[in-house]
Amino acid sequence: MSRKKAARGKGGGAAPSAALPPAQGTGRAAAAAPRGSSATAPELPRNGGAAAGRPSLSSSGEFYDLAFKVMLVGDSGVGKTCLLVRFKDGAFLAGSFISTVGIDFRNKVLTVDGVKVKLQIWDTAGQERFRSVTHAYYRDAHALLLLYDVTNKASFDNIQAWLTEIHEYAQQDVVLMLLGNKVDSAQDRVVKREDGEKLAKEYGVPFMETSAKSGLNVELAFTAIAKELKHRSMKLPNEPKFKLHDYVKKEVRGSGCCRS
Ligand SMILES: Nc1nc2c(ncn2[C@@H]2O[C@H](COP(=O)(O)OP(=O)(O)OP(=O)(O)O)[C@@H](O)[C@H]2O)c(=O)[nH]1
Repeated sequence: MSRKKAARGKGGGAAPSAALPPAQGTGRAAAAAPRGSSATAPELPRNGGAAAGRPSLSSSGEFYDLAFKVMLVGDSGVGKTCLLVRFKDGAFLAGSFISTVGIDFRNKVLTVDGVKVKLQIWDTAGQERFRSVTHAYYRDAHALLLLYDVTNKASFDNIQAWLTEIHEYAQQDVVLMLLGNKVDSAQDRVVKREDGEKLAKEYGVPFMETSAKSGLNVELAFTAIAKELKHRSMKLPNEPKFKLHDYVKKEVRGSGCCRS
């Protein structure tokens, strides 16, 4: 994504829906609509396509066995776009902050236990005014990464409201993970690790701290989600049960210090 936002499907091989006007789903804005407000992509089956039994070809030319939709949600500025760019391109978007307009997605294929898993990752706008746009996308999500910023207490306090929203709009079986981002900013930290852990425990959600800037635990978080989704959809009889809660314990601990 260019210094970001609203470049819908850029790098993600967005497949425009035939029902949409030509400007939509192509990375360009329709004249009358806010950029990125209605990105479209192929619908993915609830089981990730496990029943198909043969690989599919992604728009970037990579074969994959399973495909899942993952959404990044959380307050504006917590680092959703940066986390996606770090995971997809291994880079960090430094510089002035430009808020996402609407919604955008990018694809990445991971190999999980020998199975090619395509994650179609949706980056949503955290700003309140785009909520009605993003609500429409929850329904098809297989997994949600819910972010707060460890240097912004309000973003942590709002997690409860996000969970209520998720409960209302997402499927009951959605895989959910809580991420405390920007852990590299040790001197500015105002949300203690223990507070994140406590909240996650309260809601029975796996938890990690990440840094899109340094890359800390970013790959691990997405891999954990991919493993969980793959495991759920394939349910191989002799495969040991994958436990997402245990897997996140592989997390590398960042700074635990606090400004306040
Ligand atoms: N230090 C540090 N800064 C970060 C990190 N992740 C993001 N940022 C910065 O935080 C600001 C917001 O990041 P974004 O990724 O644009 O936030 P967002 O959640 O996508 O925001 P919206 O699009 O408004 O919902 C930018 O200035 C980033 O450079 C991180 O891990 N560490």
